[in-house]
Amino acid sequence: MHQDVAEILISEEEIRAKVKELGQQISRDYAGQDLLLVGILRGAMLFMSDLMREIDIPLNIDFMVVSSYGSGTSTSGEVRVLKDLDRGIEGRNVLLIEDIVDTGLTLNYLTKYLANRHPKSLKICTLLNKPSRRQIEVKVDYNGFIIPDKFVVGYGLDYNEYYRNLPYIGVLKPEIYRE
Ligand SMILES: O=P(O)(O)OC[C@H]1O[C@H](OP(=O)(O)OP(=O)(O)O)[C@H](O)[C@@H]1O
Ligand code: HPA
Ligand SMILES: [Mg+2]
Repeated sequence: MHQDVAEILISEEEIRAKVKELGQQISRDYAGQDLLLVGILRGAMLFMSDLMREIDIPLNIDFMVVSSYGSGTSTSGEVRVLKDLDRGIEGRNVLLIEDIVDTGLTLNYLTKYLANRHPKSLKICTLLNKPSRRQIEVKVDYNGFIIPDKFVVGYGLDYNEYYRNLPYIGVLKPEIYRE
């Protein structure tokens, strides 16, 4: 275990099993339909790449780069779109792939932002969900794990841009961040 991590909240094996289950569920739900996965970078990169390999129906992918946390452990409250989609989504079934829904500000902003482009459907798949921290309601359609109000890192999630490469979800030791 990394020295800055207090505890492993979700192991590699648990992540793998859950990603497989979500992939099967999505494959069933979208069978015979058009599907566009939209990965919300940077956090969702590992989840997206593992999840898409567990989906066995035809699909397209696209990415957005969005940032609101900067270098700390609390949201700036301002969602910045650093990279938008490359293609239009009008009439398409769009599934947003996120690593975590925390305050809900990012996904609340993004669903409004993308709904303007008139997709046929717009749903949300997140690996992690911290409902106790919600500031604004977000309807999550596919949910991996409900987690407690702790700042987590690994499997794509960062603190100050580090720890994204840890293969598990860990709770960062509070002495690493002082806020
Ligand atoms: O529900 P919220 O409180 O809005 O938090 C969730 C968002 O925050 C993180 O992104 P961040 O802004 O840290 O960018 P990153 O993906 O590059 O780490 C995370 O990847 C989600 O996109
Ligand atoms: O717990 C978290 N860890 C890392 N990034 C985050 N962005 C929102 N919540 C978190
Ligand atoms: Mg971040």
